[in-house]
Amino acid sequence: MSDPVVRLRELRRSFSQGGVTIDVLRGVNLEIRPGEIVALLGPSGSGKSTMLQAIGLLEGGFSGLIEIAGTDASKLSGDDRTALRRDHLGFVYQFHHLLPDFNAIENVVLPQLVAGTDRAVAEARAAELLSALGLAKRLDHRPSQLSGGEQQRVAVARALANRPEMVLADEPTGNLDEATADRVLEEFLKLVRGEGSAALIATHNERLALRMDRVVRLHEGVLE
Ligand SMILES: Nc1ncnc2c1ncn2[C@@H]1O[C@H](COP(=O)(O)OP(=O)(O)OP(=O)(O)O)[C@@H](O)[C@H]1O
Repeated sequence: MSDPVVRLRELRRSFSQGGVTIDVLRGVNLEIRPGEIVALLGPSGSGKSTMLQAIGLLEGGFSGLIEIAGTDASKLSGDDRTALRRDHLGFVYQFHHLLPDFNAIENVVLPQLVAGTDRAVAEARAAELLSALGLAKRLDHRPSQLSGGEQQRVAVARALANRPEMVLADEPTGNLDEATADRVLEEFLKLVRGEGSAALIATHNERLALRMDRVVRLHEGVLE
């Protein structure tokens, strides 16, 4: 078996609020294999976003092991963490966070330029991804000229642009109506599978979770 893309061992995180400490993650263990698509379920406030932030190396304050593509992130400096994130991870959020002044294709090209990809190669890759998501005729549209589902598709293309081994998605279809959410998730999963990326997708939707390879649940700070 190949090495996991993500390995968590005894991941812990507490927050202090008004003098009270809450232990949100109380020893989370998880391994995700290359290409595996995992649904992360759990009630509101159970710590799904906190867990994704840990794996995404976006926040500090965690204890335990966070290993990305075989590298122990806790041993890295800030710059090296940024490089590890950029080289291996892609992100999709509930709200797309697209750059409002750039059109669809530029939103997918820019992260590739940041990663050092040649512009012509980046443009071809962006056009291919957006076309696979049905947006071939929307390449020059700015986010404000796109529907909510189309905006989220651009965000999916952006997350995959640098060929991440792992996509982290936090309620990626949570702000869409049910029919659109189903369609966007379907396309997202198809594209992720086609690319061979792994994914960890936090969702409240049990029905959509059943379309993934494995379901894990956060309950009282641990995965079950
Ligand atoms: N920066 C913070 N400071 C204090 N408390 C926090 C912070 N971030 C998260 N929390 C608390 O940690 C708990 C878990 O939050 P988190 O957002 O991870 O849950 P979630 O499962 O993603 O919820 P939802 O499904 O509603 O998005 C909540 O009680 C929240 O209030």
